[in-house]
This record gives sequence, C-alpha cells and structure tokens, in this order.
Amino acid sequence: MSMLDVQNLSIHFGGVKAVNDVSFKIDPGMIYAVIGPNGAGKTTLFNLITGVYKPTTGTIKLNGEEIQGKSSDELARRGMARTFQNLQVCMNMSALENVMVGAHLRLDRNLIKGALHLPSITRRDAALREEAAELMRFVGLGGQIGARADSMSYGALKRLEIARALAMQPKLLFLDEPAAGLNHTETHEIDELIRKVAESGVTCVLVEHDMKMVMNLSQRILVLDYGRKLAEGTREEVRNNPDVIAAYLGAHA
Ligand SMILES: Nc1ncnc2c1ncn2[C@@H]1O[C@H](COP(=O)(O)OP(=O)(O)OP(=O)(O)O)[C@@H](O)[C@H]1O
Repeated sequence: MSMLDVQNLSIHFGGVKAVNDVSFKIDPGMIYAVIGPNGAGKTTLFNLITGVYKPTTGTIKLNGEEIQGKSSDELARRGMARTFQNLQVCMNMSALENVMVGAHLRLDRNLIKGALHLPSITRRDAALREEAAELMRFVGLGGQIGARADSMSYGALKRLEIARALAMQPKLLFLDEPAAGLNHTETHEIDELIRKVAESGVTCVLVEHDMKMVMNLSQRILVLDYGRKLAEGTREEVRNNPDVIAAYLGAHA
C-alpha cells in the first residue's frame, strides 16, 4: 500500500485553481520531489496535505485512511511533520530549546503539570533535552547545542528546522525548499542530510527549485504547472518528458 495516496486533489481561491485535479502516490522510504515554476501550486499542495488548507475536492489517504480536512495537529499525531519555505525558528530561544519544541508538540505536554515542576516532568525534560541534543548531532549541529538561535548561520538554522521536525518522530517529512538561500557547500550538506533522514526510515517529500539537487536526490518527481500535474515519474522519465522540457526544464537545463 502507498504511504500517501492523493487523488483528484483541487483547491480554488476565488477564480485561481491553485491545485487542479492532482493525483499521485508516494511509497514508504522514498525521497519524492515536487517541482514546477513559480506559482505552480507546490506550496499550496503541501498546505493541503499537511492540513493548513481544506481541499475543494479530492481525497488524501495516509496509510489507507482518508485524512483530507484534518487539522495539522491531528496529522502531526499521525506522523507528518514539515519544514517551511521561510524559517520558523524562534530566535529568542536556544538551538536546543527549538528542537525540544518539536518533542513537546509530539508529547502533547500537560502544561499545568509542567508549571508545577512535578518530578516526573523534570525527568522527562531531561530525557527530551538529551533526545534533542542527539538530533542536533544527527543533523550536524553537535558543536552548537548550547548556541542561541540568533547566533547561528542561515545554513545551520535550516538544519535546526529539520532537527525540530524530526523531534516529532515523523514517518513522513515535508521539506519546503530546504536548499533555498544556501551556498553550494551548504546545499550539498542538506542533500546528504535528507539522504540520511530517508535512510533512517522517514519518507521525505521536498519542494525544491535546485534542479541539480532534485535530480540527484529524488527517486520520483511530480511536476506541477499552473496547478495541474504536468508529469510524474522517475527522474529519467521526467527529464525526458517533452512537456516538462518545454514548460520548465528547458529554461533551467
Ligand atoms: N491563500 C491564497 N489565496 C489566494 N491565492 C493563493 C493562496 N495561496 C496561493 N495562492 C495562489 O495559488 C497559486 C499557487 O501558489 P503556490 O504558492 O502554491 O505556488 P508555488 O509553486 O509554491 O510557487 P513558488 O515556487 O513561488 O513558491 C499562485 O497563483 C498563488 O498566488
């Protein structure tokens, strides 16, 4: 069974069909990319799948169960996490605390108990702290565990966001432009990190403009154009698809 099965998904904003009758499936364990020109509907598609928007029509199944229209919180509990096109890091917190936020979201922490500092909560916080530190090491930020977020480079913050999403222990991770704004070396490091995340058993779905990265990393690619599915398949199929070459790759190749 596919992990994610999207069928005939559409959302209309007034007259704009931002996502228009899009269908595709994602198998567990793969790295899957969504590409397309600016305004093609990539972020809107992520927003539909992760519960930010309710679709106008269509179904989304996660492990066989329909999830369209469910809240982002409910979807997080079912194993979905995401990072954002624009960083969503809390700059007045430490790097470690930012990662712990992800773990707290997962555990649906009882705030009143937390405020009372009961021993069980204090013990759990110590465990979460260690778990967050381990995730920071995993994403290559082991040297910055004590750092304040506002002292970190943009490239490090992009990785911190991934660590926070991983703290939710997702089965499916959505990455919206993970390499945006990064230099060549940092892009390569993110590429390696996404590979490592996928190897650890988390299915990864990315929106990305860096075509080299997409072709290097993804097993399958969905191409959107004006909200519609233009093509879907392996990188070779997509690379050789005449519609894709005409509409998109031609301008970037
Ligand atoms: N909340 C909204 N209300 C109205 N129109 C919207 C909304 N969100 C997106 N759109 C429109 O839907 C279309 C698709 O936008 P979207 O941001 O999903 O594209 P994208 O492929 O992610 O683009 P980019 O690569 O520039 O991030 C655009 O025409 C956009 O203006």
